Amino acid sequence: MAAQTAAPGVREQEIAAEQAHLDRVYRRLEEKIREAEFLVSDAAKGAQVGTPGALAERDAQVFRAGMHLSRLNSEFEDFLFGRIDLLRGKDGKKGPDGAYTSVDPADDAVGPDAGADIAETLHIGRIGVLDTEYAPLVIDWRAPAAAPFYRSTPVAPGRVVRRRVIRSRGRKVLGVEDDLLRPDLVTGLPVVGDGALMAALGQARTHTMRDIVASIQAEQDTVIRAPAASVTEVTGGPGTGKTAVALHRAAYLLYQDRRRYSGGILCVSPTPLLVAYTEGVLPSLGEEGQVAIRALGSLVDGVTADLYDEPAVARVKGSLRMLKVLRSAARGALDLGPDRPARLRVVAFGRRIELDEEELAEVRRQVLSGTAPVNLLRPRARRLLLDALWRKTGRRFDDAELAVEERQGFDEDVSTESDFTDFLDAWWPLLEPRTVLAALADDRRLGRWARRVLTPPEVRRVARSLRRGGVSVHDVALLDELDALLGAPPREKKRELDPLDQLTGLEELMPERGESRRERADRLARERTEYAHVIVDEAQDLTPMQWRMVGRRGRTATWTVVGDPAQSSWIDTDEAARARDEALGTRPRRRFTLTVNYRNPAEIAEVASTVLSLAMPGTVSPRAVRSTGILPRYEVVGEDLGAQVRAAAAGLLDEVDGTVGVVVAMNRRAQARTWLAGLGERVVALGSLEAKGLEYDATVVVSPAEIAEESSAGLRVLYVALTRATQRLTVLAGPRDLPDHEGVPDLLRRD
Ligand SMILES: Nc1ncnc2c1ncn2[C@@H]1O[C@H](COP(=O)(O)OP(=O)(O)OP(=O)(O)O)[C@@H](O)[C@H]1O
Repeated sequence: MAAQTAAPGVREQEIAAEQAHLDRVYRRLEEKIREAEFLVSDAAKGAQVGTPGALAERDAQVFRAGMHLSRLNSEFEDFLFGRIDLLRGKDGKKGPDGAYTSVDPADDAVGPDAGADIAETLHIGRIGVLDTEYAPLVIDWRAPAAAPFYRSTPVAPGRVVRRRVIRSRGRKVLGVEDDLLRPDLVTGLPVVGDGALMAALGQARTHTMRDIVASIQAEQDTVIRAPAASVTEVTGGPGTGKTAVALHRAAYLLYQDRRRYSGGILCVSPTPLLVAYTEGVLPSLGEEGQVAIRALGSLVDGVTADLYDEPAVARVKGSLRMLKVLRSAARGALDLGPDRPARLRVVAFGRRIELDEEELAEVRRQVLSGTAPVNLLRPRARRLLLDALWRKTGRRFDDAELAVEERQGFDEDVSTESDFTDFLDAWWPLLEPRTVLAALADDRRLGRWARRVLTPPEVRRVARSLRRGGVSVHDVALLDELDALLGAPPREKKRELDPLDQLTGLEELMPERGESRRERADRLARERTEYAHVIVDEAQDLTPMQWRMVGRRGRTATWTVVGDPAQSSWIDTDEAARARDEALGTRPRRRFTLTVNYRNPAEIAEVASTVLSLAMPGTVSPRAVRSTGILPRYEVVGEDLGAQVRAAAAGLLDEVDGTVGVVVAMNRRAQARTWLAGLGERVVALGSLEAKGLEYDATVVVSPAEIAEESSAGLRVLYVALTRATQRLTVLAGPRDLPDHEGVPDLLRRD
């Protein structure tokens, strides 16, 4: 892109000009904070008086002011980060943000001698700010007027002559970086270059992800602003910004239609580590509260999965075959109780009436002939039992009215008898998902429920995994399926939630509730079972059973699904694709591909692409956007693997300012933690499956062959492991790696 070196002193002048603008913005923000505080306290004074209409209006006003205050008070880093200088547009219409709406320049915007005037200058920031005359001081990055900041290119500049990225900290402007999109014009605009994107990419990483709002690239912007309707599917290799784009899209959707998305946005992540890593991005964009970021293992209320199943078990638990097993289990579990009654005896019309085992079995068959959830069939069970008992009385009435009356009396008498109610509780107990799942831990029982579905070795493995205590990530999808199969037992009805109550901003006004912003967001997320929009990150990893679980949370939602098939750790990708189709339904889909790798330097991307060609032959690697000149380092492991890993990690900690990730095969996780003990917080040990989505300044990948051999998706998991570093990579080769004389493992050699 065209950039020119500015004359001496110009850079300082330009920074000073931006500083003056930023000062103006902060003065205006302070005024607005004072206005909003006044509004809130004024409204609070009149809290108890007024007609219902006036009260509703006041609530809305307080809500708006509260939301505003919350945003204004947010500590934004780089509050103002962009500027575009534009030609006059085709028409003179202005949008609600005070900016001209025309995308194309007016026919006469450029004179015959290529001279042109700048008709409009827009500053882009995290939220929009108008001056007292309603002219835009800052345009919200999500507003239509901000789109050209991200979209314009020298080939299709539209009205943009110069795009500027402004770097600031707190209230101080530190630097500017310009792209001249119309170098052919004579406008007198100076151009200053600091390399803002490259500076951002080279920055040391911490354990939390940063937003990319100042440097969103055109192909990413198209996805972020794609219309919300239906399903947006995004694929792209490692480091192409899929996670970043998905989160910015959540913020964009809220900006576009806050009312609609007050129904909640759910963002599903594969691991708690990735949740922790990405959690800060939305607050930094001024959004939180309506977006629940949850790990697949935490989607079911009250359950947190902290175990991973071995691949053979995961493969069974994730497959749709489990659905059949769970259907049998949900019904079979009615007989789990220790005192399952063999007969029902009641007294009616002065004599004893009884249903024996066979008759009861027949009633049970009839009840279960419906497809309704088992717990919800209990009233039907009660009714059919009464029918069967009534038949046993042998009573017949010619008079229909009398018959009805007699029968009603009978039902009332019998169904309130403790013999009957105790029987019903034992014979049709209310079942909890956890009880039923625990019942699968018994080999014989599971064998019965899984007949002709699982093989005997599969039954043994699954049952064993359920006996070890604790819940695995894959168990969570089973629990959710059981919840749907069993149906929630009737609960006390929750207080109807006021929709205004669910919107961010009000909490600042209601401190007496004693609930922090985070606690409130968590509570709302728990109370919600369905969402208005569902974002699935690392979608390639969802098992069919997990797709069903996620699908239930977005039955009427619109979706954003991001992933990379080449990074899939799931084996039966066809079955998963079918389950995904079912979850997403027949809604039309818009597909996008991201092509540029912003994470890995070319030297590391090159090694990863060798593995990619083995893992998914024919797949194109994303193009690495930068190069560091530092090649990956290879070492052959000697006697003491632990000491060598520790030394490699310690060496990297000296070389980088930020984080170091040590990736090992899953069965070495615990071991690896002990190797790294005492090296400090900048370094973490990760099982291969936990590395998903994360990034570090430097990584140590321990024995590629061990990782690749973990499962039949192992090569793809290795590809993930090799693409985590932003600066340096060290690979340790064990005996299984068959290293060459330079220590390069067999799998990483480009022959
Ligand atoms: N436009 C951008 N400007 C600055 N940084 C960017 C940009 N796009 C992506 N990045 C950075 O690149 C890194 C990779 O982004 P992200 O994690 O979203 O990629 P991904 O496609 O989800 O990767 P993976 O498939 O490996 O999980 C992050 O550090 C992100 O901040």
